[in-house]
Amino acid sequence: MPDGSTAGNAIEITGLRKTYAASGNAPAKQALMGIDLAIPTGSIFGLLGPNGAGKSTMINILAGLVNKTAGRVRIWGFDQDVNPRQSRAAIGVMPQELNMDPFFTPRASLEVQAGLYGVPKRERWTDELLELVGLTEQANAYARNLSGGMRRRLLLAKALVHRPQILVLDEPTAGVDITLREMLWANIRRLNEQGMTIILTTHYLEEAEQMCDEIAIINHGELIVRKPTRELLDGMDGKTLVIDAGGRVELPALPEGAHPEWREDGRLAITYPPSRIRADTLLDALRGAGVPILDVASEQPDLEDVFVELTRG
Ligand SMILES: Nc1ncnc2c1ncn2[C@@H]1O[C@H](COP(=O)(O)OP(=O)(O)OP(=O)(O)O)[C@@H](O)[C@H]1O
Repeated sequence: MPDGSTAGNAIEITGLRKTYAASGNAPAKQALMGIDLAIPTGSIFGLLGPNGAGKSTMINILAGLVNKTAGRVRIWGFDQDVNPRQSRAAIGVMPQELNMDPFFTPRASLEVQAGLYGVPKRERWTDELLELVGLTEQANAYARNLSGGMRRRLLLAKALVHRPQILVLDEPTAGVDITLREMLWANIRRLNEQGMTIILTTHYLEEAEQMCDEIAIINHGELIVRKPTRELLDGMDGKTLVIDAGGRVELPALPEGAHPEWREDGRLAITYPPSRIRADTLLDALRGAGVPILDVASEQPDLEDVFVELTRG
């Protein structure tokens, strides 16, 4: 297997731009405005952004489904424009939409897909794939009789027929129940442990936080941050002390930068920057003013907070 990956990156994107041409009344739309991004081999990489940020455009360019306007894309070391065949072979994409031919069985779908990718019969792994995504029993059922969850698992299997080094998942768990979601995540983790680089978009920030080693956030077609997930969370200089004072009481003046707020459950939440204010300074100020402290909890910012902070406006 030729390994064209360079400098430990499964994907290297430089100066990527996409402008959708005007059509009818709709003006031209700049969906990507010059993105530079390298995705390390072996990572689970989260691509996040609000609706319309340009995530699908980027994924579709990687998949070879949308033509870029400018820039360079290297997949597994192969320049998309110079070696389109090799770069396409290195990547598998699980799309968002569930369109599929209603008269194909899962087995037939996988065989057709393998044919499209030119996978010789002896190298196909249809049965293993069906097993992997839990569709062995439905292998010969018509697709129209499959549930939404089963269709989604079939799409995952289809993305894997040519054993790509890189797997791209566009909202893989949107609208699926918790059991299926966990099964999909378990599959994805297993593939990653076997060496596959995973890129995913998701609206479930909690999942991105749990699953992804690194995260990039795009907004209005621009990359606004790209960091290891841990660093992204640690970089938020905001913590919250949640205090049960036995009910609402008068509060003393607190150090500048600390923001007290009464929650609906009657507890006091004080948000503060830990780089400048220590928790015990806050507690001393409260105690000194006779505020009872029946219970204290500390809350860390989560990815949701980071996301809101970075994409505001
Ligand atoms: N085929 C198209 N023609 C014209 N404009 C398009 C086309 N596809 C997407 N756009 C526009 O490009 C911008 C980026 O869209 P894109 O689908 O890439 O965003 P997204 O981040 O994937 O959003 P979502 O989370 O809603 O899927 C949007 O303003 C969208 O309206």
